[in-house]
Amino acid sequence: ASKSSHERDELIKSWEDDTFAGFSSSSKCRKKINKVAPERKYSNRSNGTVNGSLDYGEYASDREIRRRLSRLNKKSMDSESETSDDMDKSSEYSKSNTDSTSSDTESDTELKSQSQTGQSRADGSFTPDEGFDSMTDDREWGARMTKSSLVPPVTRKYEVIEEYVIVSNEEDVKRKMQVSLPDDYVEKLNSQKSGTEESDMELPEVKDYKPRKMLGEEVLEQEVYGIDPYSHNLLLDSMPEELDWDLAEKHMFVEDVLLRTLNKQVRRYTGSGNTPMIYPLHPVVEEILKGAEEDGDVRTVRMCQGILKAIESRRDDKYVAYRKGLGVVCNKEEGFGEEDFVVEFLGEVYPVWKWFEKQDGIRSLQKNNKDPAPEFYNIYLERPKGDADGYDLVVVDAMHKANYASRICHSCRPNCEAKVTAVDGRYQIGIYAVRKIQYGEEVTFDYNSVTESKEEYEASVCLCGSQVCRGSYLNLTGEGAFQKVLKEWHGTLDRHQLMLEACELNSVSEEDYLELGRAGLGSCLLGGLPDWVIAYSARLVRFINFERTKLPEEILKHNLEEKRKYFSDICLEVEKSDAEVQAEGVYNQRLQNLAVTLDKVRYVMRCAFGNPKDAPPPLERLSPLEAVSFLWKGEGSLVQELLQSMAPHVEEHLLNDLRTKILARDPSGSDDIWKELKRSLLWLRDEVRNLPCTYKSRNDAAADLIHIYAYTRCFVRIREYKTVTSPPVYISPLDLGPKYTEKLGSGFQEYCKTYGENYCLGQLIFWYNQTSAEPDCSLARASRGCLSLPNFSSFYAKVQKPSLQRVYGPRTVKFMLARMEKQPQRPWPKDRIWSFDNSPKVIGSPMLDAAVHKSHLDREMVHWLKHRPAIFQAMWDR
Ligand SMILES: C[S@@+](CC[C@H](N)C(=O)[O-])C[C@H]1O[C@@H](n2cnc3c(N)ncnc32)[C@H](O)[C@@H]1O
Repeated sequence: ASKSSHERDELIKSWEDDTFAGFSSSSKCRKKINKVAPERKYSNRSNGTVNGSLDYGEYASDREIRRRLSRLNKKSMDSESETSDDMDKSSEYSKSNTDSTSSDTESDTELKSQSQTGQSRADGSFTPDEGFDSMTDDREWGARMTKSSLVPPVTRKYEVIEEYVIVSNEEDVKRKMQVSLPDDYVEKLNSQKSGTEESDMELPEVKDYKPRKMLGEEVLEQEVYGIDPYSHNLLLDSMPEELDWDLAEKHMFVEDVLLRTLNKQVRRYTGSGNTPMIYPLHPVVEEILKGAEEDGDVRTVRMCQGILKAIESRRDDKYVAYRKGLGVVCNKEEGFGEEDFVVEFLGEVYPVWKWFEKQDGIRSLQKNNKDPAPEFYNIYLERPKGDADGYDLVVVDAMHKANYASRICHSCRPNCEAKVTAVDGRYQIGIYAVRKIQYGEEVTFDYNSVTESKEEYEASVCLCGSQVCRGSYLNLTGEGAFQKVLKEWHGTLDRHQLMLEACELNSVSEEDYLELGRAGLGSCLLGGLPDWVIAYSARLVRFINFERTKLPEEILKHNLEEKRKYFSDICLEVEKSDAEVQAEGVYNQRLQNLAVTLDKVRYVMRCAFGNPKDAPPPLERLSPLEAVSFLWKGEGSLVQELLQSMAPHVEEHLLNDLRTKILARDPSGSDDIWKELKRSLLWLRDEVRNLPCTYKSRNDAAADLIHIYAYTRCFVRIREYKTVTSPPVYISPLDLGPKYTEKLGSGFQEYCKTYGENYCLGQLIFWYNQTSAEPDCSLARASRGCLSLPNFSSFYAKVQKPSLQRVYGPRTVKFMLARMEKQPQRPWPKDRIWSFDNSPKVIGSPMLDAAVHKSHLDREMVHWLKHRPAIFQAMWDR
């Protein structure tokens, strides 16, 4: 979403206050901010190279590429300023949905950077406010920690639990966690292992029960520190060149030896209530030196001496580690073996709808939505698609009730993975080692978390210290190339067409069930839903499959365009496989969003109708007679609205005359009602064009609108459900972020979500998006013009002095035609003569007709609008 310039200024001000340095360049002089996207590994994640099994040679060259890229980025950012993309500003994907002229860019405003010099205290540590350097000009070393990104000095306490705690809808949640192996599980597993199975449908991974590693004995929960990518590179740069260490060894020195020693030193802060936010690396290197001297390890001695010399001589460079909060460290002398079970990820289990209610509550209670997001402790527990009852999900939140698994930190080169396994007939999230873990090594896994918020992404500077660190422990989604196919092939009209089709059929075909089954959606997710919802879901799955085939090409095109700016030698094969991997990620995310949507609407339907199956289809096409009532003669018909709007501006006898003629032209009695209705509307159009226009009464514009209605066939009634108010969810100040703990004390806040009449329709239409708390309002905004035509009252002034915006000249008509012809799925802008219903009861437009019939916009309709003579021109129309 684009930011208004005011918001941007505010943001920049807050950055100034916080000595913004992460993902940015900041130097002594004022500089532009440049966003550095997370670097992706130039490897194929799907062919078994995940989690650190790549050899270091590849990593090393990867880093080199990144260095070159960031150096070039730096150059280009000094000379370029991005411009906003008008296409995105008013699309239905934009949060604000206004047609403002705000800009997407953050790069064209200058930043004042502050210079602060870190100084050691007597105890060798820094105070939180010290030691933030933004003065260095050397910006090619990647993301840097910011003051605002640091974990606040509140150590969260949690209630230790031994089992999952289900928050609500216990039966439902239990069902979703229950394993159901397919009858031919063993054969499937074998054929998948031997590579004879075509489908790569993820099968449940059955494991025997194993006790977790004992806290306090095999693992320790302690304060942990890490280094940002910048510091990793700073250390590499400080290593004496004359030593015969290859790059891989240098990386491992930082990632392994240094981090282990660091975390041994900082352990003492655990529970002390006095943990510094940053910690100097000097004593860490000294300790390594001491050990190496004792062991007679000359190479390491030289390395440490070299680094210490650099620390001494490069006073402007800050050699520090940053606090990550609590973490988990291996405390077993012989270490952990590869594939060892470490611990279950326990927490409170939420049905998805309830989790999102809580998120809506958090957003509504957070007074300032730019507040840093609180640390997150939640993981989706997803049923494997190869389960006999199919895919589904619940949310495990480990913020308040948990075990030590919740304190495991993220790494971009983790030593563990979090995976869903089937243990004793129930799915759980288990943390398993993916390689050997040494004594003293921090236990980590890749959070694989995504955010749609650029601010959140940028604030989440990663401190894993790994050589392949992506810079943020979150991934940014919902941007650029990933949305291409969705925007082009799955616009508002397309989605309404699919929904209308599903509502009219209100039955599920065998092909629908097969399609859903092939995507891994089965009885667990779909059970109990009305047929029209299942039929619609099958149509969405068809789109998701279509997108999966189209997207790699789009992503590849985008990535190549980006990289060609910086590199001449690009390996097309690597880029292609990278694009495939990313497209697969989008595919999985789409299915996840569909599942989340279905869970939300099922809940609301259950509240509104008792049995969700009783929820009637929300879209219903008007019969010809109903269309006559809606347009021509019914109570509150459009023609009535037109006459009422005209009344203050037209002489009474003229109006009465028109009224009588309208009555006489009622098309309801005709054999071909549609034909007659069109004829009557075209007659009315010409009658209205014959009435005198003034700048307060734009009969010319009203006549154009009648014309557009005359060419519309498909009118659709929106059936509203009753509103539903949920029982309260309880939100603790900790859920809102540490800042609120001070403000709100320790009391829980209640939040009751109300679901509006069109919530289900809105959520189903915006199935791919979970960020809107009121998808029904988004729906009304997205419908403007393209689905629901303007009100007649738009063209007649109620006030004495019309605003200058009541402009309806050739340019407005041209704009309208361009929208209708070239961008039919985009809503019409707000700041024009048109006004729209906030919640239209009936929708319909020639553009919807075209989508429903998969045809072009009616040429005759367009031709008339293009060529009809102008009958009036107000002063400001030109
Ligand atoms: C699931 S919690 C992990 C436990 C947390 N450190 C604590 O003290 O409770 C996730 C939070 O830990 C911190 N964290 C975890 N991994 C990190 C990393 N690689 N870099 C920076 N911060 C990290 C972030 O504050 C994140 O929001």
